[in-house]
Amino acid sequence: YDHQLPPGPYLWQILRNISLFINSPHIAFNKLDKIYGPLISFRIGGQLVVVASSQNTSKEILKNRAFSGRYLPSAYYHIPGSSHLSVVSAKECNDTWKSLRGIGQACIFSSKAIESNTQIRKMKVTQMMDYLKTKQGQIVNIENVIFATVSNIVANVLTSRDLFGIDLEGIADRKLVAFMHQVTEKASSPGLSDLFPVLSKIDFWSKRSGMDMYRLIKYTWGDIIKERRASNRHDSESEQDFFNEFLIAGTDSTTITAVMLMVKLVRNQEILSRVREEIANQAIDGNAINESCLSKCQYFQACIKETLRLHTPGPFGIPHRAIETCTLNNYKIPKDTVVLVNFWAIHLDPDNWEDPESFKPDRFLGSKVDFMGAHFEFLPFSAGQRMCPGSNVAIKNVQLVVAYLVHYFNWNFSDGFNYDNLDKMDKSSTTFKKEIPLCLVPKIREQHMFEFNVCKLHIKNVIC
Ligand code: HEM
Repeated sequence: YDHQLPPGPYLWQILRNISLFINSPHIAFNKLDKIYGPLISFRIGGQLVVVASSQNTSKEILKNRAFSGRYLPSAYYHIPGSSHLSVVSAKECNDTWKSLRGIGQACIFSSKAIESNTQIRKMKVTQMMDYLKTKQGQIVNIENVIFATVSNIVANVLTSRDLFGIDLEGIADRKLVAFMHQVTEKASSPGLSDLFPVLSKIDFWSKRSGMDMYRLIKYTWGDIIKERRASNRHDSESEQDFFNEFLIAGTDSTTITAVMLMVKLVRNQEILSRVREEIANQAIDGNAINESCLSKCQYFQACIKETLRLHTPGPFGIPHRAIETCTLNNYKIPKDTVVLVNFWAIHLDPDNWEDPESFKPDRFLGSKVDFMGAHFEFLPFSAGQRMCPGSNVAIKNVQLVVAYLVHYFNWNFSDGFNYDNLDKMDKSSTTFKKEIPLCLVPKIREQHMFEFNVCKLHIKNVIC
């Protein structure tokens, strides 16, 4: 079909700029779009890849069932159980995938499940506040605190237990974080058979890598899974094995969003004051904040959306695959083509957004554009059948954690901290990470001194 494929670079053109493709593929592909247009194709070894980078092409892809397959490096499929116990890696949207998503919907993603987990979020945010209260005037790696808090929220929803200490300082905590990153890293590194599918039988590297991941997962989650099986709290085997998948899919991306929002707020006092004022106006008696009052904070919601637009945690989401040969914009796309959508480029496209590089939450005020997959110029959670099922959970967590951080504390940079590159993002496997961690010095805001100091327990009641 080659003459019917979308245009694109030769392999040598990619190799010439290989470091850009490895370190910042979203930027590299965006440069190619300027030459070849919003739909490009190229081959790496024997694997055909198509990349879309406009609102219209992404719509054609994400709404088409033919592109709803999943592509992950073959190492992932060598993990025992990955073919029938995983939502993320399911190669097609078949009955097993549907029933796994259904279980996820019932225990964590639906509005009812989110509502029933309100107490867990409240408890974990209270613990975060208790910890920060003891750290006044000291440098805190706020990224670690947010990561531990959102991980523990998801972990408690699924297993009724914490995974991390609040500051990630313990040796076991650091090991666990390293394991989680190792698994994501391995799950996104292509092996021989990914580049040359005919060599799958002799791709021992992918097999070994799959088994390594399996051992890592068993080592990391083994006790937790055993505990859950023993407790019989959840009786389905697949439900139990969802745990690590949801945790890996949900915690990094939620943390990055909350941290980037904090970066935007602490660096922009005007926006921060507006957010604080709005939260205080909605708060009960000007003090107590809860989720229902936060959902009325339109400007704060707009700040979250603007953060997701500018700092989409997954610039390409998770790769899709053509499950059959089909037509796309008059091109013929063969079965098993890897299909990527460059969400990052779409979010910065001047045809979609005025002054796209600037952080301007007001652009979302009075606008109908949201992240539920109906507006193809804004796709932080993607759209269509494979759209992220965790969007509402993620938003609830980001909103709650950041609201408490800014409502109760002032945040200063430590002396000598170089924050010029603070919103610089680094590419790490499937999600962006910040290049330097966000370290800040908390100080309880004067208007809340009383709640914290005079009555130690009062803060627990304030978080209602
Ligand atoms: C700000 C936070 C988050 C962002 C930006 C995000 C974004 C995404 C994106 C772009 C995809 C790929 C969609 C596609 O293939 O078209 C995805 C998939 C997925 N996400 Fe999220 N996500 C977030 C949080 C979460 C959370 C909190 C959970 C679970 C607790 C979660 C669970 C999943 C799962 C299970 C999938 C795979 C869906 C499937 O293949 O059918 N995500 N997410």
